[in-house]
Amino acid sequence: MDYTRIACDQPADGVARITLTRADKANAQDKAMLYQLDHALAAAARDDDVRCIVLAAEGEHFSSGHDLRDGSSLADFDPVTLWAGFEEPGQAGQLASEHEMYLGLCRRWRDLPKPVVVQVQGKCMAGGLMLVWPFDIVIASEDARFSDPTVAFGVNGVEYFAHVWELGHRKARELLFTGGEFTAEDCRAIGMVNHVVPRGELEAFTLNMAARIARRPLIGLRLAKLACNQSLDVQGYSTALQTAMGWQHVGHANARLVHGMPVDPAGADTIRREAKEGTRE
Ligand SMILES: C/C=C/C(=O)SCCNC(=O)CCNC(=O)[C@H](O)C(C)(C)COP(=O)(O)OP(=O)(O)OC[C@H]1O[C@@H](n2cnc3c(N)ncnc32)[C@H](O)[C@@H]1OP(=O)(O)O
Repeated sequence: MDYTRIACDQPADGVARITLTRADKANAQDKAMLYQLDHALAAAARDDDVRCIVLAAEGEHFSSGHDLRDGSSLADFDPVTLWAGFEEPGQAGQLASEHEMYLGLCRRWRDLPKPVVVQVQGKCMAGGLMLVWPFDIVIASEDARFSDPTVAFGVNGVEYFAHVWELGHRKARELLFTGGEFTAEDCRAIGMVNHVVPRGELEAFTLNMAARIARRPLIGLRLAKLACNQSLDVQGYSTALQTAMGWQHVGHANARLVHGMPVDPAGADTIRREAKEGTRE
């Protein structure tokens, strides 16, 4: 696969790094980016010399979420799930598409049999959280800002609805209801972020941790990751996310009925304005 949205390197022994390279679009995630990322993650998972993976992003912002101008067709990409019917009318096609490219990809990434460390700077908005929460360790720079403002679109939140698990239910409600931003330090204090470092130290700190992890035996890392994931699953993590995806599509279907499109069109302006103002009480 030719990579146009990501770059890959091996900055330390046993470490594969994947970097989002769409800084000119605030690393908005179009389908090309998602499937290139999936391809690179799968390659790193299969590479016997890799024991830890780093996900990074070039530019000012980690990711502004889904690309709101993506005109590409899912038919041009290889599905990772058995869902089909992406072009079906009504809500069916959109449900199939989003089950495939959001929930399906994120579940696959969460199950990667190697640790993934994510480094986050600047804005990490809505779909941006999809590139953080399925993974294992999060290092944020002091300027990182996390938000899910998508209630403005008339939906419950981003498709990978891990908010309650990641933030605790009170702070999850606050993030969703206000559409505001949580700082890196806010997120560290509630356990969503492992470490907060100055922007200039983000890359080195992340790499140092990844290299440290990569010196440990892969079988132990793999089993520890499985045990962590399954500890969440027995508490209902995966089922809760699946259920929330259903509510998300009630929101999309409602917007279709009310506005003739799958989201409230006023939402995009609200989100952009509030993000620039940095809304936070
Ligand atoms: C369930 C839904 C889930 C979702 O994820 S929906 C997406 C939610 N996210 C948004 O709505 C983000 C909207 N974008 C913004 O608020 C701002 O951007 C930022 C705060 C992220 C960055 O602001 P600044 O640093 O001033 O950059 P800039 O000039 O606004 O953006 C740079 C270029 O990036 C494009 N861009 C930014 N975000 C997106 C996006 N999400 N989808 C498509 N394009 C995006 C812009 O348009 C522009 O491009 P050009 O220079 O060609 O005008």
